[in-house]
Amino acid sequence: MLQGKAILWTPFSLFQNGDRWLRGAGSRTMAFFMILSLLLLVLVTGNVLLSYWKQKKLAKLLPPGPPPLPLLGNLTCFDRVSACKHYPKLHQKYGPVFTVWKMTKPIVVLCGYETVKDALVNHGEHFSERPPLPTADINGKGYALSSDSKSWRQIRRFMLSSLRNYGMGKKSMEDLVHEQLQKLFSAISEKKGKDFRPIHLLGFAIYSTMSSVIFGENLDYKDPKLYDLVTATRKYIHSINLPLYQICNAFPVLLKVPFIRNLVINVVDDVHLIVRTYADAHKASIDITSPRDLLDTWIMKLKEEESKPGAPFDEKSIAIHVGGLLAAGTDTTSSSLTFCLVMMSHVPDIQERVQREIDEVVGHDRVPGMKDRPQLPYTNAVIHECQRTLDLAPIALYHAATEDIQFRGFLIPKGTTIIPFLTSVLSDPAHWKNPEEFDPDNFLDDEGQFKPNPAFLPFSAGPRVCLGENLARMELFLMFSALLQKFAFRKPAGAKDLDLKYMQSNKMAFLVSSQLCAIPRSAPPFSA
Ligand code: HEM
Repeated sequence: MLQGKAILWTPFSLFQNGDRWLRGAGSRTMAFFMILSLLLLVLVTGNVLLSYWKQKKLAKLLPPGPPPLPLLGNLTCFDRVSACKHYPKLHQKYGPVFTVWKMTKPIVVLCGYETVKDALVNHGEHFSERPPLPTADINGKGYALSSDSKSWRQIRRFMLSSLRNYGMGKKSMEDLVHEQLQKLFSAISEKKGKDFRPIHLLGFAIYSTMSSVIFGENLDYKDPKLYDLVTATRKYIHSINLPLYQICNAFPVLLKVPFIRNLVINVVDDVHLIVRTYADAHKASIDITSPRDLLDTWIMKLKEEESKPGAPFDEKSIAIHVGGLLAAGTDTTSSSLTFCLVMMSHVPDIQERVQREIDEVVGHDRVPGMKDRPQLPYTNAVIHECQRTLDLAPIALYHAATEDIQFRGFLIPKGTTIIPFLTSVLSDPAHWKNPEEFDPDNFLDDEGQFKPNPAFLPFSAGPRVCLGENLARMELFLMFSALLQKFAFRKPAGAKDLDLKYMQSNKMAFLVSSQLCAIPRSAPPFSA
């Protein structure tokens, strides 16, 4: 009798003889689906409970932090915009090492110069991994320089040496930036003192520089190839923030659905296709005794390594890593340069002081070169202060622990995602006189000489420090000083005063919408 009662309400009861429902093929199919649904429900609930249990267990070991919602985590704590909003308060409440949860995955956030330096430099090896990114791993190779630590190191070393040897003795990186400047001067002059959006022209200049370095092609601003390169690379850069990508990275199982998989692949495919097309043309015309650009050095490396089993250099890796270099090295620098000029338009006194220094040291007959930098301490301090104020990469790129590590009294398990909160370093009150204000004195000593500050880490630090730091700093110095030598930058008539707090929480919108008016400076208006 007891058994009979149970039979009434369990799906298995549907198989019982004598039940009229169960006669016929239709009811058998229905029973099958009901069992399947029940199994799925058990599986999902089991998984959910297991994740919850793991989350609770792990939370006891990890640094403190805001209590996560079961399974959902701290919903607004891991992307760039919410990080800037919430982390300063969490830093105050929980101290310089705290944990936030992206669903059931913990993310350890590091704040302040001492902590970030301790992790990325003193414990650099333990924090040098990158967490997996399923949308990028879809093609089997991850994103640029994401690979496991051995191949990442090999690729990074190789990329650094190819960038350093750029031009192989023919044309230096500095010559190349000077070449770009001529195009930029004419493009700005064509604006004839009318307001324009600097992000576009400066973007063309930086993309064209990268195209020369990587593909050996100095593209004209009106060349459709430059337009395609910019569009494809930006599509690639922004893909990471697309809801589709976020959802697929949280639930990688979705990438098994062919339709979704294709959507994800299509976004990065354009930039990979451009790289592959250039690579094919390079292969047909390469002279191994005289490499022309970074792509030639990749192709030569590929040939050299193809017989070595497990070497990270193969056909696929060219598109991924070179595409990644384009993404990492273009909008970062052009946004920084845009901010430098827009900032100058809001602080005319500082702009004039920079121009006076350039006029005195360089004059007007030649553009400034790298050799002038030590004699231009104020200009150098202003560029540094612009980068500090802009704080372009507030949470850098995600790091991950390479092994279980004891850090500042907490156990951080292998694989845990780590965020170095660079904003807290660039505004650490222990290291900056006026962290909230734009003040070039942050980089000047009492004699007005340039004074480096160890907490200046817009490029991060340690083994994963920005690979293009030297190139970016060179581009910023050469372009900023030459542009200020040639033009005076004014904000458009009626433009509001710059609100740094607003700018910091709406960086991209601010940079894209900012306008400038450039007035040619034919002769130095200040006497030396
Ligand atoms: C002002 C311009 C730039 C800024 C502010 C910047 C900032 C950064 C930051 C914060 C990181 C993350 C470091 C970390 O994970 O701790 C990074 C990584 C990287 N950057 Fe830059 N970057 C700039 C320009 C460039 C340029 C010009 C290139 C290439 C020529 C480049 C290539 C890379 C690469 C390849 C990585 C990944 C390094 C690795 O994982 O080993 N960046 N950058």
